[in-house]
Amino acid sequence: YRLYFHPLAHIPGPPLAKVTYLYEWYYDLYQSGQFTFQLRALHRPVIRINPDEVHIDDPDFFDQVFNQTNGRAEKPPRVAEAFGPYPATIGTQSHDLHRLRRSALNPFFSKKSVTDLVPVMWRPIEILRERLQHAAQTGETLNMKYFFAAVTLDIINAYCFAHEPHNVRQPDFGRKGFDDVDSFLEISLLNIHIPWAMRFTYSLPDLSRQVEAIRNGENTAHEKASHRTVFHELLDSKLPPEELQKNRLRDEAFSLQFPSLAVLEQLPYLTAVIQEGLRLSDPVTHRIGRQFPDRSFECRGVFIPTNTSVSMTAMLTHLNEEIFPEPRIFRPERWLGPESKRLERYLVPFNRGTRSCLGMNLARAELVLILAAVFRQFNFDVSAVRRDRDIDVSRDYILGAQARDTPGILVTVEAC
Ligand code: HEM
Repeated sequence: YRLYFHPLAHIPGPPLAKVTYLYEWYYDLYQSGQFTFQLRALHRPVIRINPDEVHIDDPDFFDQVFNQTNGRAEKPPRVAEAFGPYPATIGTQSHDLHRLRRSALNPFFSKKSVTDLVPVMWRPIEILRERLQHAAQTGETLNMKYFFAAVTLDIINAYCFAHEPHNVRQPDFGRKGFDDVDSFLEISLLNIHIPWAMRFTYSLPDLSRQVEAIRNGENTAHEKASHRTVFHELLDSKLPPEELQKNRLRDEAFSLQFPSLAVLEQLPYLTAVIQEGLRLSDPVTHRIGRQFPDRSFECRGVFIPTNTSVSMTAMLTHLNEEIFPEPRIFRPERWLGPESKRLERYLVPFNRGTRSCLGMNLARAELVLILAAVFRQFNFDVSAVRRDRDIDVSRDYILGAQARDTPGILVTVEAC
């Protein structure tokens, strides 16, 4: 049936992939996060990658698929379920429920809210600068993997819970917590392929405690904070009671923890470095899928019926040789020439449309502020860093992972 009579039977693809998920499982589970790289090797613009899903590798189609005018945009159940049994906004399948949840969060992450947040962001960044000064004097080796993770986590914790900077003060930048997230990511593909396995492994007790401390009135830090805090305001909001349920808010908190502003944002070379960094580092390596109940598509002459699970992969667009010649080379100058406006259409690390990244303004502001604070005053000796092992993504665990034997990004520092 799947090969000859299924509504997607006319779409080309490896025969094994058309009839069974084993093809995808082999690359993702047996070969450990390699399916995305296999999609690149297959080099086909429209392809059926499992019995129920069509993948598109055509950079010009990105806007069309994730366009706001496509009507309802649902998250395919397989993907939504991977985010756990009490889904945060990111794991919400239904279009309408997603809209409700997203509209409660949007005001906290607008450009204006993020600009107001700059003083909060500066506090952990200042502590990092002091750490760099100290390392320049002592010759201490720093692990930049945890350095950057610490500052972004401290910023979001200040914003969500009015917490004081914590990780940037730890000698190892709170490494254990980030290694735990890495271990969680290693099993993320298992959660997509075998969602019921998630129910046995899933627990985020610390975040539950933090949300409940606000609800019970034990955490009143926001009264002293000079900025708004996300969870104090959400709990006071008009969201229906089921949306304020303990486990749902805990998961919302987990999804937010990931990693003068106006003047810095105008600096062309700094902006170009950030654009090129986002293109090459590709934090989200996994394909992003949608189902559109209200419309069908046609891509390169191939008809894709309504409600099909359609996915695209930003990394394949970012490594497309026709758009970004010599795509593996870090070349900020690409973003400075007359072509740069056209190229921006193809820079999609945060995705596009109604379900694109909520934290995009915050992430960009953090990148600008941290790079400006760190790289203007210090030189980094990166001779111990191996790009293929420590920087380049070689496994896709929804987020990109580096080689298994990477020690992180070990550098020494000297003041300029
Ligand atoms: C460089 C940093 C970041 C990148 C590349 C990134 C990328 C993405 C991408 C590609 C999506 C879309 C997923 C989809 O379409 O299904 C997404 C969603 C999301 N991101 Fe980010 N993100 C970054 C930083 C952040 C930060 C700092 C936050 C913290 C607030 C954040 C919060 C979210 C949330 C809550 C969603 C779900 C949005 C929704 O489903 O409506 N992200 N992110």
